[in-house]
Amino acid sequence: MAESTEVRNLVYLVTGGCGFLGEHVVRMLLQREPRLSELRVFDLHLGPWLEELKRGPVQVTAIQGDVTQAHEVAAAVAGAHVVIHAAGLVDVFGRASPETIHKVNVQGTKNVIEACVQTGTRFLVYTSSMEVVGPNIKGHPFYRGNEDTPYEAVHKHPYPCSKAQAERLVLEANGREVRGGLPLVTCALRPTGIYGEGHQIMRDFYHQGLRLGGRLFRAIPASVEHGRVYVGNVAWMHVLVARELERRAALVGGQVYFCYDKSPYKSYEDFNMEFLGPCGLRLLETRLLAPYWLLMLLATLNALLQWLLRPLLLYAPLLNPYTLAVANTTFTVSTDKAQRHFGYEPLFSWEDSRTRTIRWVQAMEGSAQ
Ligand SMILES: NC(=O)c1ccc[n+]([C@@H]2O[C@H](COP(=O)([O-])OP(=O)(O)OC[C@H]3O[C@@H](n4cnc5c(N)ncnc54)[C@H](O)[C@@H]3O)[C@@H](O)[C@H]2O)c1
Ligand SMILES: C[C@@H](CO)CCC[C@@H](C)[C@H]1CC[C@H]2[C@@H]3[C@H](O)C=C4C[C@@H](O)CC[C@]4(C)[C@H]3CC[C@]12C
Repeated sequence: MAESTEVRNLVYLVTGGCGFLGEHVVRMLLQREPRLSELRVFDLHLGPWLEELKRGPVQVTAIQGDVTQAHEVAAAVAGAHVVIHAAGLVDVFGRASPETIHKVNVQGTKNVIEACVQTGTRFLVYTSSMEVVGPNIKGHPFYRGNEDTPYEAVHKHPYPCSKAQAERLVLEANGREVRGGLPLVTCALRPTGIYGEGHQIMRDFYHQGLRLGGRLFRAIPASVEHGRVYVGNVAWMHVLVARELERRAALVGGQVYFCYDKSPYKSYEDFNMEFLGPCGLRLLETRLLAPYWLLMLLATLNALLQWLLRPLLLYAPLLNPYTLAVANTTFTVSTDKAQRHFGYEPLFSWEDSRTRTIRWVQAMEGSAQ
């Protein structure tokens, strides 16, 4: 915990505070926000690790709740100065129905906004996603673009559609009068693909590799760049922008920021190998054996099987037409907007992010190390 002489008088609420990103935001706030007096952690499922945080100088209040329930959200928001809304249903594998994704991501966000307005909370940071921009359904590349780069953002999948709708609601709410008469100040952060300690998909790839005798098979050409960002830096950007929303309301309010760091531009699979390689996995070159049309056929078969088996069981493999298209389309960002507007610099270097992630994989149950 940070030692500080600053007065502790701020109440923060983190929705989705027990998720992959949410936990890092919660820990980062406790370490790096000296003015924090109370931290409310709101989630559908509370993590047992919260208990250990309750022993520090900041009051940590765990709230088990559902963002789709307006009254639960309003009760949690009341009296908070800042809300970081990171709760969301992250599903590109067909586990949840489109209706459920919409309800959690869009209705849940509406509830958070309305709760701020009704209770007088003025500062709202929304965790959006690069997916609100792309990759689009046409597979157009977005090569090291920034927040102003023109791109045809057309989506069909429920997850990016819901994130785009929710982001729009948050930005439109900027300037609304909250209880007490002052204006609401909002902004949205758009992380690229997040990695780091606690990343479930990295866990899945690692276990898949172990099951295949320490091998993974290349499906995506090495030339396709996929943007990735370390979870600690995403958390840091949330903490920084939340702090600056009041001081720089006119500049930051209503804005979107890509959330990025100095992680190298690589293909999704080559990037994963930065961590899985040192943990004993090898990536085998099979591009000639499995051309794109064959992968798309397999992905389509997976989607068909998912649909056929739905009445009996949930079949939700990593490969489906959507995930293949996302992994196979270059989408990377390069921007200094967050640096210019609120002084963001990554807190963790690439070397540090890599080492931390490798250590986490090595410590995983069933690890080859
Ligand atoms: N993982 C990524 O690569 C990535 C990239 C860009 C943006 N994001 C966004 O970041 C946010 C966090 O994602 P994550 O990767 O940590 O996912 P996650 O699933 O680990 O975390 C989401 C959290 O939200 C909670 N939640 C879900 N439904 C809820 C509900 N109805 N009420 C209350 N809490 C609920 C979950 O219990 C979970 O703890 C999401 O909004 C996601 O869209 C994630
Ligand atoms: C074709 C497979 C062979 O190895 C690889 C499939 C990989 C996919 C499962 C992932 C490739 C890109 C990922 C997405 C991306 O990093 C950004 C995202 C935005 C975020 O808001 C949610 C997660 C995700 C959609 C992420 C999901 C997993 C991939 C599609």
